[in-house]
Amino acid sequence: MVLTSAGDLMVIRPKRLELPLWLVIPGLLLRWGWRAVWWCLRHPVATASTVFLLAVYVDHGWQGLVSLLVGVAGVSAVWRWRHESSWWTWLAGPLLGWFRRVFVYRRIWREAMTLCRLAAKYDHQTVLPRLLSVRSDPALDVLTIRMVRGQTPEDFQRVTANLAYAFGRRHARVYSEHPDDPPTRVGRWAWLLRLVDRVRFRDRPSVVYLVLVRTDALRTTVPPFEVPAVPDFTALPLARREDLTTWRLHLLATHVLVGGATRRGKGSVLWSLVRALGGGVASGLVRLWVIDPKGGMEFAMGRPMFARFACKSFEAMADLLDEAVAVMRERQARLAGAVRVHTPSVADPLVVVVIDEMAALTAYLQDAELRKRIAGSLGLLLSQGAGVGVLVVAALQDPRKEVLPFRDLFPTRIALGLTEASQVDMVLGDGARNRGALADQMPRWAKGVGYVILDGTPEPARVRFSYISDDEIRAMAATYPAPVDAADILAQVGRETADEPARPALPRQRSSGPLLPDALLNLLDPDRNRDGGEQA
Ligand SMILES: Nc1ncnc2c1ncn2[C@@H]1O[C@H](COP(=O)(O)OP(=O)(O)OP(=O)(O)O)[C@@H](O)[C@H]1O
Repeated sequence: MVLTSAGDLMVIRPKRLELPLWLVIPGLLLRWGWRAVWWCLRHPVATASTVFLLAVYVDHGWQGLVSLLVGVAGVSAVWRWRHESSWWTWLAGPLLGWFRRVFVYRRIWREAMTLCRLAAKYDHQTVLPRLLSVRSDPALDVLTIRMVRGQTPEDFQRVTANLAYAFGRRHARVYSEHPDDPPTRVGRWAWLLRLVDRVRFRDRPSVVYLVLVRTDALRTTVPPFEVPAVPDFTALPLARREDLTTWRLHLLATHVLVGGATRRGKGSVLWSLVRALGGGVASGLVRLWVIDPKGGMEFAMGRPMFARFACKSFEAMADLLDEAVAVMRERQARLAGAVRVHTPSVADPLVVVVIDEMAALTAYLQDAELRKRIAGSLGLLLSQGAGVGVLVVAALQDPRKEVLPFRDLFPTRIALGLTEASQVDMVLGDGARNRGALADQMPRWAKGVGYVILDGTPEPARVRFSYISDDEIRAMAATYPAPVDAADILAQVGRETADEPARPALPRQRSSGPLLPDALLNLLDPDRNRDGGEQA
């Protein structure tokens, strides 16, 4: 130990142990060798590929390597041409993911985690979340991250935007569970693939998934989807998702609320829905009852598709809603005891009441009597209509409770661009903005882009609705008009209701005594026990 004096300070430096050179060099070689072996064990695919390429080079020289590469590229091109989705899943996705993990994310991982406040201190050491794997597809990178002990997915969700920008992206989302559903397996090897899926999609509470949007698939306008001849009410194609798949709306037995500031594309959501229902409108499986308080500006063009249409008089709009309630009541009386959820058929079609700018009916209407009447019918439809196939799909700009008192009665919500951060949670539900639905930060180009909550996951997904041009609407109205008797659904209201079933009388016991406690009865009637009191 060496002691030196620096002014008043005493500096104590331990004496350094000096090893001879003949011991240092083999020691270093041993250490590096062990590290190389450990790396090979941890990366068996990369090791095996390198060994294989070396073997080809040793046996066949450069020509062998080039022929091999050309062969692999050819097979890959044919694979992509014949079946692009499996090519992405099994070849391009893992390769690109590996490449981006090594050359993009690992390079700046420590810096990004520290600056996004996700690094923790333990035992005088910095502990970082661990990047386990990266999977890429044409649009997204999905990073699987092991959290530091003591962290929760909310810690990551709070800094979602910071993470996106830290990795040079505009959009990111954090999922606490695997962001994809396990695929449906069919065929001979389905049992084996299902077993593999059970491992791949197992619940991993110590892991979060960070999805970074590499190529924003929603930047370009989405063309209209094919109109299904028979609409599947549990999966209506309305929008494109960030991973280029189609977002499908589950409409059966639900009401839908679309919130969005002015000129953000609420019309495209409603028209995408009308289009998806087109086949059903023409075949009589669906009846569209449309209310357009803007005097027909939005919907008049599609008039032939609508069984009922009210756009000028608020009286007529209130009548339309009252009639929807009458249809609902008739169905309730007829179906009670037979089924619990109505199944649409041509005889008993699905009635979809589409309301553009709902606030005009619930808040801005000056006639207080009429407003009350409308509120009464809407409340009834929203609380009881879904199960009997009378659904409400409504759009509005301002989601405050004063404007729309029955906001909570809409099970399905869609948020397009909004003006204030607080409105996001009002439309999508508490905490949605924290979980990544930044609907108040939508850029100007993002018309028809919105956030939806997917079935089964609390995290919102970003989608862009198809854009239906005026020409497209005219063509649709000509191709899928409602049947001539479409407005006649109310004729059904006179149908007989089921008879009351005969019930056996319940054997009733004679009342054995008063229902109030004795102490209270005595207080009320002090003479109570005087003559007929307890028998000895
Ligand atoms: N899905 C979309 N894709 C591309 N552009 C769109 C989309 N939806 C709307 N737009 C564009 O945005 C403009 C406004 O759309 P739209 O009228 O549907 O908005 P809105 O929210 O219904 O407006 P308002 O509040 O006036 O009812 C349209 O003229 C159209 O050019």
